[in-house]
Amino acid sequence: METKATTEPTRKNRVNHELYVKICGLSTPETVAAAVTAGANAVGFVFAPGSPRTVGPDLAKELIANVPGHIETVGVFRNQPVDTVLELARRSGVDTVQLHGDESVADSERIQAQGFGILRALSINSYRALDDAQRSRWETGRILLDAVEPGAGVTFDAADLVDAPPAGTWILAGGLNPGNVAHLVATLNPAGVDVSSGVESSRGIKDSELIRAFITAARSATDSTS
Ligand SMILES: O=C(O)c1ccccc1N[C@@H]1O[C@H](COP(=O)(O)O)[C@@H](O)[C@H]1O
Repeated sequence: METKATTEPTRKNRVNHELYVKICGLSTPETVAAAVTAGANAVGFVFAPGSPRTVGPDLAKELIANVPGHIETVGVFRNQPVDTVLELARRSGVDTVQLHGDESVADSERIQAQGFGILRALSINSYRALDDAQRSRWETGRILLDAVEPGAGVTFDAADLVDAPPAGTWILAGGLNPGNVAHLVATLNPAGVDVSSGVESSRGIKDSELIRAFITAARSATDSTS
């Protein structure tokens, strides 16, 4: 499948459900406000170290203070000890923990037991390598399918997901942008989409116009009235 297509969906292939849209890697009040006012369902803050988007829990807490309660706030983690994840999640006040590394089901259950939602991110390669038992375990919750290198703005070949999509609620990520999201939503029919690089003017710098354009384009592929 050509994942970089820019074709607009026709009415016929619009998705008939409300699409969940998450804008990730936010670090300024202006871009959080842009995501909120443009209709994002979730905003994400990267706590994984080593990213140009990494924020501390105090900044995230300040940003979250201006996010309306109906919008999900998500902390993004990758291969950090569970105690660290819990401390950062508590201090920042996020609703949900997005796990991007090799965290186990037991890790995930421990975090959930402390009252946080879980968004299990899997690279498309890890997802394809799961055995049936592992796949059904993760698919009981929400999963996010991503390219191999998270946050790098790279797409992946998703052709096999057209006929064999994940069984449960799944979110598409990896190289999405205002030019390709509508086509990919119409083709793959995920429950939601998540973007970081595709709404940046340069690496790590979010752009409010691109955030608005992304949300408008993503929603153009859905038609909850039909
Ligand atoms: O954004 C990051 O820097 C990041 C770091 C570590 C783990 C995940 C990260 N981001 C996640 O990557 C995907 C897709 O990003 P992109 O749109 O391809 O840049 C998204 O789920 C982010 O939450």
